[in-house]
Amino acid sequence: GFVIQSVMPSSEASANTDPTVFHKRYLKQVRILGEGHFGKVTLYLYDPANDGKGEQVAVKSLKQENDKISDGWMKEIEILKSLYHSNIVKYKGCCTELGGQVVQLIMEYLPLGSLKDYLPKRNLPLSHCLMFAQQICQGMNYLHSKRYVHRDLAARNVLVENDSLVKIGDFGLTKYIPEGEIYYRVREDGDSPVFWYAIECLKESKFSFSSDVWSFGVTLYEILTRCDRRQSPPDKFFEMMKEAQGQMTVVILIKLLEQGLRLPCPKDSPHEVKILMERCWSADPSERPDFESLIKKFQSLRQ
Ligand SMILES: C=Cc1cc(F)c(CN2CC[C@](CC#N)(n3cc(C(N)=O)c(NC(=O)OC)n3)[C@H](F)C2)cc1O
Repeated sequence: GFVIQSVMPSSEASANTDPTVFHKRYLKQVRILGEGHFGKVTLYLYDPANDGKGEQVAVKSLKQENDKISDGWMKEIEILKSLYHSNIVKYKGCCTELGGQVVQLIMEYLPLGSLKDYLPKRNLPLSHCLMFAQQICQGMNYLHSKRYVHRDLAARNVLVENDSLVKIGDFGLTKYIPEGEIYYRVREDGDSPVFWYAIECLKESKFSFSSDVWSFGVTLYEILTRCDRRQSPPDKFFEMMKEAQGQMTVVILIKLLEQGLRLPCPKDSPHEVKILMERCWSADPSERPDFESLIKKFQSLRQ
């Protein structure tokens, strides 16, 4: 009798069924969404049918390869791939080139952009802002539950899905904190977001779950000022520093933070919110709330 060989699907066939495999030839560039130190995020149309009705995706790629970055780069892809939460941007897949030497990260595209793009255009009431703040805490609480420190929480990295849903959208500086450890020490790179950094990050480059809470406090300040550029953290600190001395340096920023200087809570904010924000900026990291307790606080404030 005949022996029927089972026909193995070709790699092409299996790739087609794997929705996380994106082929370079079907990615059509639309426009650049953002530039970072090491790379950029670009809007593409993924259009395998070539009928212009494909799916819009956000693609993160590195400017140039070198092994230090590409090691961290593969870590960032693995981190996003492992996160499943309604307040965290969705991983969609990867696009590989040159036999896997170049990998691009494919994410869902949120056309409303970040809170920095969105809030100034809408005059949202305080209750709406507190709902967004609570959702950021929910995403961050989930991230911390997996022992990741974000290290770059800011309004520019929070995306708007719709009028009632925001998501943490970028994990470019996220690091894993091993069990039993508290801090992640880094060699600082060029453009660190110093006005979102806790004192211990500025002084000793010590990043922790508590330093993310400090950055959340600055993000809450941004939300309450509706991301008004004239009141942005850099501009506000420069304004407050002008009285103090001429040029601004990290050393002067540290001095002023150690003397208790903090961003001013917008005047129309409830006293409870002012207290919460200032606790996020406690000089002692152990006095800062965790995201679990911040979620509960916002729930009670929004009743
Ligand atoms: C290589 C490193 C690197 C490169 C970068 F460009 C940035 C900065 N970049 C982050 C991603 C960004 C903001 C967020 N969150 N964004 C994502 C979407 C989306 N998924 O839809 C989106 N949408 C949008 O703008 O719609 C109108 N913006 C925006 F691109 C800035 C950070 C980096 O670490």
